[in-house]
Order: sequence, then C-alpha cells, then structure tokens
Amino acid sequence: MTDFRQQALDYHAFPKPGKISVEISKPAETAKDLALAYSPGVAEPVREIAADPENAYKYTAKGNLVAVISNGTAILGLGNLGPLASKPVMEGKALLFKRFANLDSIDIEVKHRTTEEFIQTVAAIADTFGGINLEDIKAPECFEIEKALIERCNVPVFHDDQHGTAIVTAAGMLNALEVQGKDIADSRIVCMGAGAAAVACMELLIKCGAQRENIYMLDRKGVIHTRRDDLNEYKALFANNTDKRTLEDVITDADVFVGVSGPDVLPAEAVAMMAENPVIFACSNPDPEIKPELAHSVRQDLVMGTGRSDYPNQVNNVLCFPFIFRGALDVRASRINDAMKVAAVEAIRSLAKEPVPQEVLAAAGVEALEFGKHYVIPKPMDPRLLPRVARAVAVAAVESGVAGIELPADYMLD
Ligand SMILES: NC(=O)C1=CN([C@@H]2O[C@H](COP(=O)(O)OP(=O)(O)OC[C@H]3O[C@@H](n4cnc5c(N)ncnc54)[C@H](OP(=O)(O)O)[C@@H]3O)[C@@H](O)[C@H]2O)C=CC1
Ligand SMILES: CC(=O)C(=O)O
Ligand SMILES: [Mg+2]
Repeated sequence: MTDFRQQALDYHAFPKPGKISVEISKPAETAKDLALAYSPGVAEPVREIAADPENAYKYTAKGNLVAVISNGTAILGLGNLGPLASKPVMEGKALLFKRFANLDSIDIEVKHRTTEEFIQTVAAIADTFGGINLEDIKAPECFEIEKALIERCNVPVFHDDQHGTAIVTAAGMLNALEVQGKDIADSRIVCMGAGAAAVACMELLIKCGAQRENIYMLDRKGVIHTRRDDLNEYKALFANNTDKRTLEDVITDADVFVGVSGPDVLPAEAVAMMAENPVIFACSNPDPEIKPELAHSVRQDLVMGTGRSDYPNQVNNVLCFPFIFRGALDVRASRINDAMKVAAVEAIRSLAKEPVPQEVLAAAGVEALEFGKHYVIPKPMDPRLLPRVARAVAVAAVESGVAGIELPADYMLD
C-alpha cells in the first residue's frame, strides 16, 4: 500500500509535475507565422468575433474546450479540503476529457467567500469555454450553483457529481437488476449519502422507474424521514414516512444499496441482511462503502460495483462526462437536458450487452468479459463509448431543440 502511495506520488511528480499541458496547434516558427498568429493578423478574428460572438467557434479553441471548475468542498469522498487540494482531481478530469473524447480541458480552482461570489466568478469566464464541468462541489450549495449558472451561461453547465454519476449509476443499475431478475419498480433501494451524487442518482432512478416511496436515503444522522426537522429542501424530497431510523432497519430485505457517502459505512452484517440477489454499488472514492472482498465473503449472489478502476463493475462518472460533453459541444447545445441524459443512459447500458473487443480485454487485463454479475457496465477504455454516447447525446440535443447547429453528416457513425 505504501508502495502504491509512492507510485501515485511519483506518477504526479515526474518527469514533469502535473498531468496536463498546453500545446500550440498552428505554426509559430517564422516572422510570417507570428504576424498571422499575433500582431497584426490576430486583429482580423478579433473584429469578426466582436461583430458576431458565434465566430469564436470558428476562429478560437472555444468549441473544443471544457473548463473543469471546483471549489474543493467535496473532493471525491475526502471532504472539504479546499480549492488547491482539489487540483490533482481536476487535472485528472481534464486528462480524461482529452484521453477519451479528445476534448481540450483546463482545470480552474476557485477560492470564494460566498456562493454568489463563486457563481459570479464562473459566469464571468463562461464564454471562454464550449462547456463547463462543475466538479466536487458539496451539497446543498451545488444545487443552487448549478441552477444559477445554467440560467446565466450560454454554454452547457453540468455538475458531474450529480448528473454524470446519476447517468452511470442508472445505466449500471438497470443492467444489474436485469441480471438479478428484478424490476426496478418493485426494488427496495437504500441510498447511503444525501448529497450531490445521492440526490441526482435517486432522481434519475425514479425517472427510470423506481418508486420514491421504495427509496430510503440516509445521511450522517441516519434515515431521512418525515419527522426530521433538520432537512434541507433537497433531502426533504426523499423524506420517507417510516418508523425506520437506522441502516440496519432499512437494509433488511433491501434489493439495492447505492453508496455515495464515505468509506466503510456498510458493515458485512448489513450485507447479509439484504434480500436475495442484491445489488451493491459502493461508489465512494477512493475507498468504497464496503470493500468487495468483504461483501463477497458474506454472500455470493451479489452484483457488486465500486467507483474504482481495480475491481469489476466500475460505476464511475468517467463513463459519461467525456462523451456527453463531446456530443453536446459538437452540436453546440445550449444546455444538457433530460433527453440527452436519458440518451446517455441507454447508450452506456446497451453497450454492456455487446461482445467485448480484444483490445478492451487487454486493457482491462482480463481474458473474457460477458454481460452478467461481473460485467454490468462497459469499461472506460472501451473505444465504442465515444461514438455511441456522443452520437446518442447529439441526436437527443437536436431532437429536443437545444442544438445550435445541425447534426454533422455521418456524425460518429461507427
Ligand atoms: N463513483 C462515482 O462516479 C462518484 C462517486 N462519488 C462519491 O460519492 C461521495 C459523495 O460525493 P458528493 O455527493 O459529491 O458529496 P456531498 O458532500 O455533496 O455529499 C456527501 C453526502 O454523504 C453523506 N455522508 C458522508 N459521510 C457519511 C457517513 N459516514 N455516513 C452517512 N452519510 C455520510 C453526507 O451526509 P450529511 O448530509 O449528513 O453531511 C452527505 O449527504 C464521495 O465519496 C464521492 O467520491 C461522487 C460522485 C461520483
Ligand atoms: C468520481 C468522482 O467524481 C468523485 O468521486 O467525486
Ligand atoms: Mg467528483
């Protein structure tokens, strides 16, 4: 473990600190090149953009550029460690945007006093980018921030911990329940955590057929129920009219556990109390709500997922955010709406049922992958995710009327 810690630190430190860099995309060698790139040539696109802001897509990198913006208040499951400490995660998201969707991305960590100050800061720089990916901003502020920025910005604003997580969780959950022979409409769901990811995941599962009254959500104080007087408006949406108060109360006969809270909060004894053929998505990063080895030690009939790359069934928003932004930017969508999110769920979900190419098996370090308990969701390095998800999202944007341009001919047809 210490060895892995040192490997991770060395990976970030050498040969050059950090994980991203900026490269130039035009010749800049000769006096003529510089005259075009800078003075006097640069004045021409300036005038064009001043005359029509849409020309920024034609003459600058805007259309392929996503800002990853955080204030570091909910860094993975590590908590509120401040903006600067979030920088490795945000650089990591930028790396993933580039690696999986060839989107240029830059991380921006914002120090602020009030929520309004954060909103104003982001709104003021939004036009520079084709889209804004908000990351690791804690609840409940994240809800107000995202809503305000969607209203104020002309480019798509997407809080990844809410919607990226929800899309991937829904895709994996629908498949996991299918494998377990269960219907989401009848499934009893326990959600540990009541923040950004939890609220969005449960709202999307409801859109996918789950019954709100079958959901038991818990925060640090236990079950969220109608007689609590300390609930914010987002938790209140999940207040259950129940006498159940503890994890043990609600986990008995539960079909599903979704963990978007913190490490090691699901004991093995609780896993043993779940219904037959349960689904556990322990998504907290880097340490899940229960280690897969421990969960499997008490029962074999599980579908088990975590947020990590080193176990089967990685339920992680990396399966969504690069591809949903690719599709959204390619048709200049003004926002990422529900139709686009549902399209992403279906595209991710259906890919897991197809044969897996050899290159994906090799990258995953396994000999075989087949739809079933240990493979309910595609691997992030599956190259089919880009065309499938981006196309589904772009088509949905066009059909739902939020696209700024038509779908390019033959867009992402594989
Ligand atoms: N796999 C994935 O793709 C993703 C995973 N996550 C994970 O989900 C977790 C939450 O992230 P996010 O929603 O953004 O953060 P938030 O800060 O918005 O919410 C955290 C929530 O978890 C609850 N919580 C924290 N610790 C415990 C505990 N010990 N017992 C019960 N509840 C607890 C908090 O309770 P209270 O309200 O009482 O403070 C709060 O409701 C993180 O671990 C993160 O890594 C998030 C996004 C994506
Ligand atoms: C994966 C992710 O975004 C998180 O754990 O916060
Ligand atoms: Mg996150």
